[in-house]
Amino acid sequence: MAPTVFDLISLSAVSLLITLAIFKGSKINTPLRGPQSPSFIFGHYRYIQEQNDPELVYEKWAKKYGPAYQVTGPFGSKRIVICDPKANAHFYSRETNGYVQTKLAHVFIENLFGRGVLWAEADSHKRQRKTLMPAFSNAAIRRLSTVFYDAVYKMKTSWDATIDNAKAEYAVIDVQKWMNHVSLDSIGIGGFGHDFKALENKNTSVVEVFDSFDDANTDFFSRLIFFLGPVFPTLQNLPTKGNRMLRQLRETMGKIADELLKRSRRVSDEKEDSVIADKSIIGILVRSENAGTKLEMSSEEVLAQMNTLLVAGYATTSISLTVRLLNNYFVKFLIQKSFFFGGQWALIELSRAIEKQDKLRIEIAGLGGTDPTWEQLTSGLPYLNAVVHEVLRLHPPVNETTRVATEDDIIPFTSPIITSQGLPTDKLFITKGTIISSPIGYMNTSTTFWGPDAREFKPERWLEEDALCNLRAKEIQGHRHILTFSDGPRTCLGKTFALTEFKIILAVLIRHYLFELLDGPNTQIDKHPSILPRPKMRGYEGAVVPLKVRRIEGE
Ligand code: HEM
Repeated sequence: MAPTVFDLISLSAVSLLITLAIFKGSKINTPLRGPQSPSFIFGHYRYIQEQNDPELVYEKWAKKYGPAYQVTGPFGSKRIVICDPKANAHFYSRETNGYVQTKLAHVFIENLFGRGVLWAEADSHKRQRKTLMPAFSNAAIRRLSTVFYDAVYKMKTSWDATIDNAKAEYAVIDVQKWMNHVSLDSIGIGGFGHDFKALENKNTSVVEVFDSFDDANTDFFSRLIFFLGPVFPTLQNLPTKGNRMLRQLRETMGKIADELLKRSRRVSDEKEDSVIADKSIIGILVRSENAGTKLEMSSEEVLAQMNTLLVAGYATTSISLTVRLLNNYFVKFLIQKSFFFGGQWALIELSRAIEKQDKLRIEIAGLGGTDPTWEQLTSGLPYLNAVVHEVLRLHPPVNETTRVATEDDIIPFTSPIITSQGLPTDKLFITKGTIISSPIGYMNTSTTFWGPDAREFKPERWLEEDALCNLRAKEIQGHRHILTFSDGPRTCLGKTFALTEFKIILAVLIRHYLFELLDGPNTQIDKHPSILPRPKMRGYEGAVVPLKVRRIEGE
């Protein structure tokens, strides 16, 4: 006899009760399998850092141990990696309440940036986000698109002069440096109505500090001190290069934020320049500061948001500033240079695949020799959209989210997990205090979800909606089934800002220039050991990405 609905409900209820009785009663995590720790001191931390392609390691582990497994951190600490769409959706939906920044990460963010949105959890986070939200609305970003066009055309003027001076068909240009500077000027003007003039090679202190990160060929000890300094402030007195940079960065950020805040308040009070106040992110912040009751932010919070956005903005088209805990001891602060990170990866990928670069150029030329309008950027250029999403899928600047559980929880899974005792289960019992990691890079590039060509740069996959429907990737929640912008209550606030800037800069550059790798498609790209491992051309000093840049005839 076929089971009735009542039978099925009863069975599910009984199995849930058993699960609760087994795991909740005993107050232990579901015991999981996982790789042997290669070192008591470092756990898997160093091993993962040393891999050229950490995503492959996660893929190997997921294949061997299933969708949840345990890895070790320094001194025997543990964290659980969840590689299942349903489990990730559950995890992200409980961000800021059920799962929060670890204590060390929290202290680190507070000491470096203050009590802004990235620091806040639960109700305070909700309130700060609600206040910031209007500054990142589609309408607000649409108004900022002229800022991005101005920045990229300023860059174009310099590039044209460089090509003219080269007296050759092309010039060799370090696109990494230029992407940094275009990002800084964009966030400066779009965020605060402040022109850093990085594109004019003005060496303001903020440019110097950020540029110095790329030269920071610091040793392991120095980096360790750098990352732990904000948590154990006495370490910041040690005379390491990282510490000097950190001090300089904090002073510079504080001064700029202070100055900008004063200026914007003056502008706002006197209504001298409503454009700055209305358009820029700081304008919204100042308004919220003066707002009185409901959405009021303290001055301290306003400064903290500015610090956060400033770093993020330079560091990218934004702030993609995250903290990831590699276990209870190791906080790694990632100043994510998201846009330029994405921007330079876009140019590298398109230089490796000239036919895809041409395809993009043809689409842009179809606009009839003009730059894309807002409508075209948002829905009229499918291949541009596909290239941008493919770059963000393959090269997420933040490749992992790590949080600690604030209470006991049961994480549901789509695929079964086999516990270390050999028992199958589709739920993971988590006790308060457990560290959980969402491996963004793995979820974005695993063959399990994206098919056999998962690791190839193939923008076309975004044009074949039907093909995507047949893949498990469609189960992944998050912007277009990738976790690059995270998900849930802490999902990236600057996503539209970042996508708009990314598309504008790429569209203008591809319309006017042809990009090629110095030694053809097989040019080797290595990792540069900076704050974040970043691409660099093999054989060159530092994090440089020199490309051959040729002008497109008639443009
Ligand atoms: C390609 C570009 C970007 C990527 C990939 C990116 C990615 C992310 C990710 C993964 C997070 C979550 C961080 C965490 O959980 O620790 C985040 C948060 C955030 N991002 Fe971005 N981001 C980008 C650009 C931007 C830009 C341009 C802005 C602003 C101008 C921005 C503003 C923020 C803010 C304010 C948060 C904190 C949100 C919160 O805590 O509620 N991001 N971003």
